Amino acid sequence: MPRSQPPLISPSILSADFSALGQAVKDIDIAGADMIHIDVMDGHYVPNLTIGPMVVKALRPHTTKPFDVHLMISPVDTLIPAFIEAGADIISIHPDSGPHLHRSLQSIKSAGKKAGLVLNPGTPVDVVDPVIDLLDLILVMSVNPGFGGQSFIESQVDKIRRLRKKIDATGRDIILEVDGGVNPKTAIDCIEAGATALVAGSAVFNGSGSYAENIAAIRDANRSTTKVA
Ligand SMILES: O=C(CO)[C@@H](O)[C@H](O)COP(=O)(O)O
Ligand SMILES: [Fe+2]
Repeated sequence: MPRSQPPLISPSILSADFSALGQAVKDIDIAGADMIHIDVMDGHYVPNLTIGPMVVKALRPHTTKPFDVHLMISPVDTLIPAFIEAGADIISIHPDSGPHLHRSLQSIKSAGKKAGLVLNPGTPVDVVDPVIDLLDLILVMSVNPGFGGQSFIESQVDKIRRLRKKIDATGRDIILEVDGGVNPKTAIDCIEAGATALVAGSAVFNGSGSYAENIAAIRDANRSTTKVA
């Protein structure tokens, strides 16, 4: 069942022009982004190296939209405070990126920030159970983490559905976000399965329309009007 509210759209700046990231953040803000997705990779947890807290801090004055920071770094604990200090609003971590998941999430919450847990395509849904009371967001990876521009892994749609049920059972408004290969076509299944936020890098920055049109096409994706050919 599609939900009554449209999903939040969180463009990933991994697909932006890295020589002009500040301008990219301003542009997607004006184009209607609800959040700014920042992919932090360490060349260790994932085979790619991107940006650190200094860049996040430099981008902070360019928008008032929430920074949705996806940490693909291990060990994660020692760097969480630096991203909080840099201006992150939501910090999402992978369950296998540190020795004590509950403690890591507590450190985010105790700083007054929103905490997210990321499930890779190979991560079972039950990983959320022992920590769901600490979660403001659950992020379903619909590609293996590390790179933008990969193809959406369809088997993750069932995982979104199963997480939707778990979230509904809590009675809390936990954001259910999907990340990887999201475009106006794949967004339809995500929305129908119960996603409430969608990350999109390539589809926003390299899509056929303006940033505003590309964001709107994902947000408004539905089976009757979106071209799926
Ligand atoms: O976390 C990641 C990749 O590890 C993502 O946030 C990607 O950056 C999304 O890019 P597209 O798949 O939308 O191009
Ligand atoms: Fe991401």
